[in-house]
Parts: sequence; C-alpha cells; structure tokens
Amino acid sequence: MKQLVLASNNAGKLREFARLFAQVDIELVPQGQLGVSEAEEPHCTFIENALAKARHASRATGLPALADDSGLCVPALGGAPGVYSARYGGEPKSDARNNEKLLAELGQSTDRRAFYYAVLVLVRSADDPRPLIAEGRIDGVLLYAPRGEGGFGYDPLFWLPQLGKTAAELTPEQKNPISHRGRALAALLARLAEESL
Ligand SMILES: O=c1nc[nH]c2c1ncn2[C@H]1C[C@H](O)[C@@H](COP(=O)(O)OP(=O)(O)OP(=O)(O)O)O1
Ligand SMILES: [Mg+2]
Repeated sequence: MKQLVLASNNAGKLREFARLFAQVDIELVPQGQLGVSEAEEPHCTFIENALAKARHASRATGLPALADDSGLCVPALGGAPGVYSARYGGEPKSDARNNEKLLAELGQSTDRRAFYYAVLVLVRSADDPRPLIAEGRIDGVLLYAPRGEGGFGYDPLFWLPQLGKTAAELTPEQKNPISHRGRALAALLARLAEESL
C-alpha cells in the first residue's frame, strides 16, 4: 500500500495523523486534497460511522482509505457526548461551543471522569469485505475551566492526573503515544503488518 486517503476534515486529527505517519512508509493524503465531500455520520456507534467515512472516501477516490471516528465519553452524562461529540454544541461544529456545553451539563458534578475513545477503520476498497479495525482509549478527568492552547476539541478540559496537565498542555510528541488515536493506530499498523506477511 503506497497511498492512503485520510477520510477526515478535522484539522486537529490531520495534524496528529501526519505526525503519526511520519515514520510509516505510506503516503497519507487528506480527503480534502482530493476533493472528497464530507461523509454522513448517521449511526449511533463509532464503528459504523468510521466505516461509513472510510467507504465514502475510498469510493470517491478509488484508493484505500483510513477513517477515525472518535469522541469524549462521560459516564456521569450517560456516555454523552459520545458519538455526537463533534456536534454537541450544535451546528455548525464548534470546539468552543462544545466545551461550553460540556461544562454547563456537568455543572458542579464531582464525578468528572471521562475518556476519549477512537475507532480506526481501514478499507482497501469501498466494498472491502474485511475492513481492518482498531480501537483505543485514554482516561482522564474534566476540569471546571479550560487550560492550554495545544491539541484540539475537548483537550483544554481533559486533565491527565498522572501527567499533571491537560491534553492541550502536552506537546504532540507527548500526546500521540498515549492518546486513544495513537494507541488505536499502533494496533492498526500491527494488524496491517500481519496482513502483508
Ligand atoms: O484527541 C482528541 N482531543 C480532543 N478532542 C477530540 C479528540 N479526539 C476526538 N475528539 C473530539 C473532537 C470532536 O468533537 C469529536 C470527533 O468527532 P468525529 O466525527 O470523529 O470527527 P470530526 O467530525 O471532527 O471530523 P471527521 O469526521 O471529518 O474526521 O471528538
Ligand atoms: Mg465527524
């Protein structure tokens, strides 16, 4: 596999994947560069939405495609925002509004546990009967106010107790190896290596 379309329009994800693939012998091309439109994400599970995005990009380009469907899951909110993380604060999508809504919904709740979850799906073709699938997770705690300028999405509220920082205060070198996305990608690349044995 030489070229792989990245089925995402999220600038934060694109930055992280570009860095994660720097050491991998595959050229990752963001779908926007190939004129692929944004896919619908109508499903209630991460895996189904990731598969829909990967298929859409592969069908449009004729290339293998990688999709990431991810989100923040908060047990005290019944798992919300979950698969609706990107549009939690309403349309059009806005990280600032998503973070505001999250803080409002949590109020003064003392159970502020949360985790990020990501599913990666790689299809070799649009009708691939055997998509490669991997998942990753990272646990944290939600602050009462944002901290840090890095990362994207909910990172300024996502506190990592072991590191004493929010995900937005980590460098990409610090975030990528431990993130839900980094872990899922490591698992996916291991699967891919087995495939080509
Ligand atoms: O590492 C992360 N750090 C902070 N926030 C994150 C992270 N990973 C996912 N998230 C949040 C952002 C977005 O609110 C949602 C993903 O939604 P999701 O539909 O997968 O992505 P998206 O619509 O932004 O772009 P696209 O579908 O084109 O890949 O979870
Ligand atoms: Mg999306």
